[in-house]
Amino acid sequence: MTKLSVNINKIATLRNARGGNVPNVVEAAKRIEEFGAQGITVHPRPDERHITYQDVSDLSKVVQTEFNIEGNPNQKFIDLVLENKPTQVTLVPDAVDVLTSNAGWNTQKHQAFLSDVIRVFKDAGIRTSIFVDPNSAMVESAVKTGTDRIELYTEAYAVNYAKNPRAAIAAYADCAAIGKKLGLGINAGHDLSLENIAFFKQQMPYLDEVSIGHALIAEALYSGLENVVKSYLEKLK
Ligand SMILES: CC(=O)[C@@H](O)[C@H](O)COP(=O)(O)O
Ligand SMILES: NCC(=O)COP(=O)(O)O
Repeated sequence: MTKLSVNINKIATLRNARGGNVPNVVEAAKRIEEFGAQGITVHPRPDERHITYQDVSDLSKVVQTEFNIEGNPNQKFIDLVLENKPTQVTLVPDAVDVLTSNAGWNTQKHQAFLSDVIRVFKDAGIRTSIFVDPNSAMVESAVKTGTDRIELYTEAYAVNYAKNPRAAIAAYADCAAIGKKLGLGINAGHDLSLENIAFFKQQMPYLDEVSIGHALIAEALYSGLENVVKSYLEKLK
């Protein structure tokens, strides 16, 4: 079975547009869990443009399923994760000013650094995952860091799926098989959507978890609009 971890960054983006607490990310996380999702993902960024450090603390007290915190492991992030003890930490090599995550780790170049950070988290009982491009050499070196899992960065799959789904999935299926053989758990995420997720799942030989946010929250708006517009019209009769 592949677990669905819902990334709620975009709910915080909407909240932050007005200040205040609408929509409430804690309430949203509770409902997402009630609806059956097996995890909640957040990616607090240094500028706190969506999920804040306070959100992470609030969520860590209420999330009943798997809580996954993503981010670039600077000291502030490491402290945040250790204080909140999520089920999983996903290490992502984002520059401070990126619009969104745009690359996986070079697990050869940063092997010593990743090994040190992973040891700190594993000593605290937190499962680790490293965000990597679908590149077999990067997967093979990821194992040497001691990480429990990798998260395959799926933007390239999402972009190429429309043109040629089989070509788009090939490197991901290969990397999942290599990672599994080497003892890694396999996660995936970024730009997965209702349009491309079924083929991804069918074609991946192993897939422990997907984390999905941007498309899922947009799709939730489309799915919910009919109900809400009708509710307003009813009140305005
Ligand atoms: C790690 C990753 O793949 C990202 O998709 C991320 O978690 C999304 O971050 P933003 O919501 O800031 O774009
Ligand atoms: N790790 C990927 C994630 O959490 C969600 O990415 P996206 O669906 O917002 O692109």
